[in-house]
Amino acid sequence: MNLRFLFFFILFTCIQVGVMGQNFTFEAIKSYAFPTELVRSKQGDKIAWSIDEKGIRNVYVAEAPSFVARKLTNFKEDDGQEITSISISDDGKWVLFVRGGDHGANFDDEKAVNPAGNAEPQTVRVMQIAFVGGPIRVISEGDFPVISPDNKVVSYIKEGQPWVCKLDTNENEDFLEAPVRLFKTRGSVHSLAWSPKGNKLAFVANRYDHSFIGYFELGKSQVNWLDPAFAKDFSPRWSPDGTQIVFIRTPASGGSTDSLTQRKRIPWSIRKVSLSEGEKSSRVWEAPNTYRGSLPTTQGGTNLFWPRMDRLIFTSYHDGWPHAYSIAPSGGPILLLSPGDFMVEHVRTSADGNMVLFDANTGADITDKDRRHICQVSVDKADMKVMTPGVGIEWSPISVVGGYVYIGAGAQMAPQVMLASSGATRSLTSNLIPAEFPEKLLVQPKQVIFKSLDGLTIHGQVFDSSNGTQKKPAIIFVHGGPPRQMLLGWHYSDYYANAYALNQYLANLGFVVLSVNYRLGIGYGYDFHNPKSAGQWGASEYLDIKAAGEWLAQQSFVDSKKIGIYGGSYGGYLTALGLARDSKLFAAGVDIHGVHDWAHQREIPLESLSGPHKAPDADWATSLSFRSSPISSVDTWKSPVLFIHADDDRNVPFSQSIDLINRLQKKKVPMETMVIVDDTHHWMKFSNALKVFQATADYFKAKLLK
Ligand SMILES: CSCC[C@H](NC=O)C(=O)N[C@@H](C)C(=O)O
Repeated sequence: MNLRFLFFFILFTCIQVGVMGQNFTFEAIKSYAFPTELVRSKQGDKIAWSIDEKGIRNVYVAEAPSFVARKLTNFKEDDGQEITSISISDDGKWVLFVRGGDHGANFDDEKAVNPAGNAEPQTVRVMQIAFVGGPIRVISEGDFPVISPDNKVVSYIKEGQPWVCKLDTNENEDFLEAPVRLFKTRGSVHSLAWSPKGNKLAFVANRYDHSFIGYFELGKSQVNWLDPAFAKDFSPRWSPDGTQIVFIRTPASGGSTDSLTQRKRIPWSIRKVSLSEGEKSSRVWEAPNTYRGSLPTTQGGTNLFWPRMDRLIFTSYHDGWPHAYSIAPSGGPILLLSPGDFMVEHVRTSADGNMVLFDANTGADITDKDRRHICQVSVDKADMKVMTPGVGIEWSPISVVGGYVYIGAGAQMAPQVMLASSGATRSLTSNLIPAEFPEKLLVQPKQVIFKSLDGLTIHGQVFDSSNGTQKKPAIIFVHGGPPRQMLLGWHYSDYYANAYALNQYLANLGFVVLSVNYRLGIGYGYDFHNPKSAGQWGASEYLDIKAAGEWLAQQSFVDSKKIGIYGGSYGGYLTALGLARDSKLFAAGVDIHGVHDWAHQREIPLESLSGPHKAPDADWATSLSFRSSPISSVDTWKSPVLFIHADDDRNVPFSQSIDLINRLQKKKVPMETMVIVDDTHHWMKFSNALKVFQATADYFKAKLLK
C-alpha cells in the first residue's frame, strides 16, 4: 500500500470519526443570534427588534413589502448593555430604545450594569436613531420611553419622574432643545401612555401601599387625578377616541396581617373613567373573588388593551387557565376568546384593532402542551385559529402589512424572526446564524410524563444523543422562576435559551439530560402553578425533583450511580435542596446563584414576623421557611458541588451563596466555586455566560464521565 493511499485512508477515517462523533463545542452552540423586543410601527409597515450576537446587541429593522432585515445600530462590544423598550414613531421616521440596566431584576433595575469593569459604568440611557439609519442621539439617562402619536416628543422616566424631549432635528442636524421634566409628583411614576391625539400623558404614581392614575395635558401646569381611591390602580389604557381611560384596580396594601403560609386572593377589576374633573370611575368587570380569579401573574398580567371603541381585551386566570377575553367597555358578558386547557402569552392586538394575536401551548398533539404556537382570534368572536401548528416553538406575534411576524425556533433551529405573509413563511434573520452553529447535530428532546412522589403528573424533556443501549451518566436540569415552563425546543427567554444550549451540549458530551417542569411552573393550569405547601412554606415541589431523579435511576439507559443535578436561581435552590437531602440519589451538582436561606431572600416584611403586625402564623412560618431552606440540611449534604454566583445579582443576593458555602466548608463538603465579578443574575456579558456554562459542563465531565 503506497504512502499516498495510506495518507488519504487515515485522513478519511479521521473525518468519518469526527462526523460520527458529531461533537461540537459549547462556544459553537452558544453562537446563535438571539432576537428579542420585536415591535411594529402603528401601521404595521415597519418592524424593529434587538439581536444579541455573542453579547453584541444591536437594533435591526425591516419594512414592507420586502421586510429585508437591516442592522440599524452598530454597537461592537460584548459589554453587557441590554437593549429594551424599542419603539417606532407613528410616522415611521424614528426608532427609540433604551441601552443598559437589567430589566429582569427584582431590585436596582434602574442602576447601571458594568460587567465589563469599565472605569466609568455605562448608565441606562434613552437613545434615538432615524429608521433609515444615521447617528445615534443619546437623549438622556432614563428608561421606558414612549413616543407621542404626533411624532413631536418622547416622554420617559428618569429618577422616578416623567421627562419629555423634542424628537425633531433642525436643518443642520443639531437636535433641538434639551429634555425637561414634565412635572414632579410624589412617589415613583411608571406606565406612561399618550392620548391618541398626543396632547395628554396618562401615568401611574406608585406611592408604595397605594397608587393613583393621573394625566397631564401638555402646556398646562396641573396634574389631573382620575378617581383616586384607597386602592392600587394601574395599567391605564386610552379609548381610541381619547375621551376615556380604562384601568385595573386592586386593594391597597394594609389592614390586619394575613397568614404568611396560606394562599391569598388578590381581587381585581377593570374600571373606566372619563376625563372630566372629579368623575368617579365605573366598574366594567370584576373578577370572581376566588383564588383562580385573583390578579393573573403570568406573562403580561391582565394584558389590558382597548383596540376598538366597542371592545376591551384582557387576560384572566379565573377558569383555571390564563385566557384572552373580550368585553364591551360598558360592561356586560365577557367573551372567552381562547377556550381550552392551555395558556396564552405575549398577547397583542392588530393594527386595525380587529384581531388578537398571542402564543399558546395548544394544538392537535399532546406534545403541544410543551410548545408554543401562534394563535389568532377576532376581538369580538371566538374564532381562534392556531396559525403555526407543528413541531416548532413560536412566540411574540405582531401583525404587519400583509401578514404577521413572530420569533420562531425548533428543537434544532435557533430562534429567528419569521415573516408569515401571502401563505408563505420565511426567516428574516437566518443569515445571522453563524456557520459554526451545529444545528444538524442537536438532538430532538423527547417529551416524558411521569408521576411525582405524591401522584402529581409531571412533564419533562429528555435529551439523549445515543440509541439508549448502554448505561450513561445523567443530569437533571431544574429551571428557575419558578413560574416558568421549559419546552421541546429553544426557549423564548434568553436565560433559558442558555440552559437549552447547555442541555444540548451535555447530551452531545454523552449525558442523558432530563429537564423537569416541576409544580409552581406555568403551562399546566392554575392548581399546578399554585400548589399547596410549596416554596418556603414546605417545598412540595421538591417531590417532583426527587421523583425525576428516581425516574432516571430506573431507566435502563442510565447509570443510577452517576446522576447529577444543576439549576440557576430557583433552580439553584432546588439543586441545593437535592444535594442536601438526597446525596445518595444526586452524585454531584452545580448550584448557580441559588436561594439557600429563605429568611434572607427579602420576600417577607420583617414586621410580619414579630411585634404588633405579627402574622397569625409567624412562628410556624419561620420554622417552615427554615426547614424549606437548604441551610437546614447541610448535615446530610455529602455530594460534591460547584457554586457559581455573580456579585451584582439583583434577583438572588450574592450573600445567599456566601452563607451556604461557609456552612458547607465547615462540614468539609467537597466543593468548587466560581465568582463572576460585576455581572448580574442574567449573565449580561456573553463571555461570562460562556465561562459559567462551560465550567458547569466541565464539572460534570470531571465528576460523572470519569
Ligand atoms: C423566589 S427566589 C428568586 C428566583 C428568581 N426569580 C426571580 O428573580 C429566578 O429564578 N430567576 C430567573 C432564573 C427566572 O426568573 O426564571
